[in-house]
Amino acid sequence: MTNKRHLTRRQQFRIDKIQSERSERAQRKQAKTQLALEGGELGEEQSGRVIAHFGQAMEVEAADGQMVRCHLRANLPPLVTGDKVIWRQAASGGVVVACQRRSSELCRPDNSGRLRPLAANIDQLIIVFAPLPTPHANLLDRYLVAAEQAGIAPLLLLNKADLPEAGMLAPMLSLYRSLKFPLLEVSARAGQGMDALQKVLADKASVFVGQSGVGKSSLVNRLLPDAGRAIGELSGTAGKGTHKTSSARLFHLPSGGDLIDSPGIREFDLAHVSRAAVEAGFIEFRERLGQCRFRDCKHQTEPGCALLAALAEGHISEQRMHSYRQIVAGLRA
Ligand SMILES: Nc1nc2c(ncn2[C@@H]2O[C@H](COP(=O)(O)OP(=O)(O)OP(=O)(O)O)[C@@H](O)[C@H]2O)c(=O)[nH]1
Ligand SMILES: [Zn+2]
Repeated sequence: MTNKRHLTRRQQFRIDKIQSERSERAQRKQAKTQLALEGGELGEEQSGRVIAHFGQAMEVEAADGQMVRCHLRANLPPLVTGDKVIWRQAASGGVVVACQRRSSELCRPDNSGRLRPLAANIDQLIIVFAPLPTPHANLLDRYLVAAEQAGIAPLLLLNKADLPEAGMLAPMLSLYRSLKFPLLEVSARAGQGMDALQKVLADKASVFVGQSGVGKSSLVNRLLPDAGRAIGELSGTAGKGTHKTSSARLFHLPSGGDLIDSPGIREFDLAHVSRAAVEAGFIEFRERLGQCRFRDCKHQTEPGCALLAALAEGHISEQRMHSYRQIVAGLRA
């Protein structure tokens, strides 16, 4: 028995030794590869912003405006467009050595349902809608909840104000105005209201979201006449060009401010959220939450419900209550 245990211990010792040698060899190899990648010597630490990314490689804009193709130091988590980073010059390109805390993130679940960030440090979510295709108030409310959840200020943007059907949206506009959401009316086609839009975009990083066909591309093209050219340049620097369409890119607007844009971001939708987050996203509910008779009130038919009382008194609109119920009914949790 004793013998056997001794043997086992000795065997274990040998196994441990082999494993530790293997792991040391792997670490040395990784350090060597990293050093080779970085070209040995690294320059001073500098601040920068991720303008676009392609897996482990990214385009970083340095403080002086120069664009540097960087790769990510091995121990860092993946970065996204909009990230504020510290990078160092290497023999060829640069190395991102640290990432600053994000002030906000737009996330979307991946195929396995895990939330993945699409872009970071966004100040403003511009929710575009139009008279045609007919807007679904429910969709606007979903975006407003998503903005609230991400801690990003929303701006409602009615495009195609040139269409005669725009008049029919007056009740909807007045509802959102009464809730104190900022709202602008523009026409990308007629160029109407573009000055006011440029003003709210200045000094901020914004993202356009909204239903297909509302005119997001038209708006972006008007604000950024040479965006197509910039995207062309991006695929050139990406080398392989395989990631060029999926990754978001940060554009500097000639009129001031930044726009983070990609087809994926434009179709951004409400990710997995809790009922509490949805409730918090309906700003007119806020002061009434916690005032229902039952703590777990679902605000459906319960007696003593503060939201139902506010609905009856006209302080909460039927349409918003309907939206709320639809959103909550669609939650997976
Ligand atoms: N009348 C009018 N039509 C517009 C305006 N802006 C865009 N459109 C038209 O609306 C249609 C859709 O515009 P897009 O810019 O492709 O819309 P989008 O939101 O980018 O659509 P997706 O790419 O499908 O997400 C096009 O036929 C545009 O010409 C506008 O201000 N007024
Ligand atoms: Zn209630």
